This record gives sequence, structure tokens and C-alpha cells, in this order.
Amino acid sequence: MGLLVDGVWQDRWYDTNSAGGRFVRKESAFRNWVTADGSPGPSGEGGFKAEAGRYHLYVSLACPWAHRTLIFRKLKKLEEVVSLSVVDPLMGGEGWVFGDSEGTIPDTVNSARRLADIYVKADPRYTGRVTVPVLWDKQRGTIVSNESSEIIRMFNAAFAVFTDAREDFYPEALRPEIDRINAFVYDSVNNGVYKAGFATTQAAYEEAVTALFAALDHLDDLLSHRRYLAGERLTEADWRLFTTLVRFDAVYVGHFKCNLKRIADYRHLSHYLRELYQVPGVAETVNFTHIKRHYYESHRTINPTGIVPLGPELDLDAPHDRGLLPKAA
Ligand SMILES: N[C@@H](CCC(=O)N[C@@H](CS)C(=O)NCC(=O)O)C(=O)O
Repeated sequence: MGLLVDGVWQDRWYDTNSAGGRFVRKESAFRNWVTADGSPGPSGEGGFKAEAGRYHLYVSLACPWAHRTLIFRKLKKLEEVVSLSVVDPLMGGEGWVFGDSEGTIPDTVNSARRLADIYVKADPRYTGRVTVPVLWDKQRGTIVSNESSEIIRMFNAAFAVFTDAREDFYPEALRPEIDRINAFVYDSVNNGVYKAGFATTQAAYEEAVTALFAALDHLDDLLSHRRYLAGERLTEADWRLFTTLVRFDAVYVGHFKCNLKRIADYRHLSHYLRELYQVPGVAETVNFTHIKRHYYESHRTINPTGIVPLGPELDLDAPHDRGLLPKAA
């Protein structure tokens, strides 16, 4: 675990002292957009036109942020359009590295050994964390984006001519509602579990866990009368929540001490999680070995022995009752 400073790797854990024991997530650095015609997107510069075979995605199967991009690549049927590398589940002293354990895919584009090498290739003076996901442009030899929330929107819209998957996960009419839900879910749930797990004071931990479970209670209630977070249509808001929910009982309850309840204890969230997991293609993107090994083996300040618990036993293929609520045709 570490970061790059002026292009040089430094092995360091997160600094929480400057924020009273709180974990504060840094903004992603590369914010360009792939667009259908190469025009600039909402941020960054233009010149990244959607083309088949031009872009490469680097992910970890453990990471909830990277997982979003993998789900969009799958659901938008972009597997032949955007190539893929999967890092080793263990994030050690050199950060993310490419390995040969089950489920990994080496770096066929840059032949890098460490993900940090990709960042330095894009910017030799890069300062910051080396995170997944990364969307790489093979033509210009640089990083387009390392921000998952933006990569999923590119996959949703920019590659339309290369796929017959027509489902729109960010429909115009629902955008205000989706944006509102995303902001709430990001702060209290997606990042909330990290704020709880990486807290280094009791007060910071309790603050995060309290907000997290208040949010889950609220979402459980919302899902008692809405099939999906934004209503009758499955949208990006659901996929953004899903990647945290699917890791929750397996990792966040124990490792991050988010243990007031399990997702299995929530009447509606538990069924909702199973419905999303059972969407064709999605289960293939979920790798519990990578998920559990990554957290329990990598965060030695939290789990010094690196022992990975055997449980819990989960059955995400069990039937769900979400069909009782209306879904848009
Ligand atoms: N805002 C980023 C966050 C990505 C992120 O934090 N990824 C984690 C893995 S779950 C990572 O690579 N962390 C490495 C580090 O912080 O050193 C996104 O959504 O794309």
C-alpha cells in the first residue's frame, strides 16, 4: 500500500491524523472522457473517440469501484470492444501488481508488473494514489480516466455503435433523481464502509457506522415500495449500490466492523441484492475469493495475521420477491 510522489513510489498507509482519525478519499486525477465523436466530455480534454479495440480497462475484482466498470462492460456487451486486465487480489508494499493467481489477467498492453508503472507512463511526475479502475488509451498511450463513476457513463453511452445492448442506465428523465441518490449512497454507503473501516479513532468510526446504518435503514424502506432506487427502472444508481451490498456480509461486517446488522437481516435490501446479482452476466463479475483475500490479506494494519475467514455462507442465487413490485416494460 502506498502512493507515487513525483513519479516515485513510496510505501505508506493512509494518513488519517490530519482529519481526527477520519479517512478522507482523494479526488481521482485523470478525468478525460471517451465520447462517440471524440469531442471533449464534461471534464478534461477531447481526442478520445470511441473505437473498437482502442481502450483497455484495468480492474481489481476485489474493488467495489472497479466492479462497477466491469458490470457496465458486461451489461453493455463491450467485452470484445474494450480489453481487460485484472490485478492480483493482494495489494502489498508495491500497491496493485499483476500476478498469476486464479482470476487474474496480465497486462497484455503495457507489459507492466505494477499498476504504478501505468500511472508513471501516463504522467512521469504523477503524484497521488494508484487506484483501480484505470481506462487506458492504447493509441495515445495514456490514461483517459481513473474515475469509475465517469467510466460507467462512457460505457453506457459512448460506444453505442459497437454494441446492440440498448439499455440506458442513465436516462435523461431520471437524471436528477439518480444524481440525488448517488450523492447520498456515495457518501454514506459506498464510501461509508471505508470511513468506518479505515477510521483510527473510536469517534470517527462511530460517526461513520451510525451514518451508514441510518442510510441502509432508509434504503431498505425506500425499496419496500420502489423496485429500484430511482423507481421502476434499473439504473446506474442500483449498480453503484450493488457493488457495496454484495461485499457487505462477506467483508464489511467483519473486516470493517460494520456490524450493527447484515444485509441478510434487511427485509428488502436482501431481496434487492439477490435480484441484481441474478441479472444475467452479473454473477460472473463477482469473485468472492478476490474480494475476501484482498481486504483481509492487504490491510495488515486492520488484520495483522492476514487470516481470511471461511464464512459467511451466502446464497445469492436463492429466490427473491422483487417481482411483487412494478418494473418498467
Ligand atoms: N474514486 C475512485 C476510487 C477508486 C479506489 O479508491 N480504488 C481502490 C481499490 S477499492 C484503490 O485502488 N486503492 C488503492 C490506494 O488507495 O492506494 C473511483 O471511484 O474510481
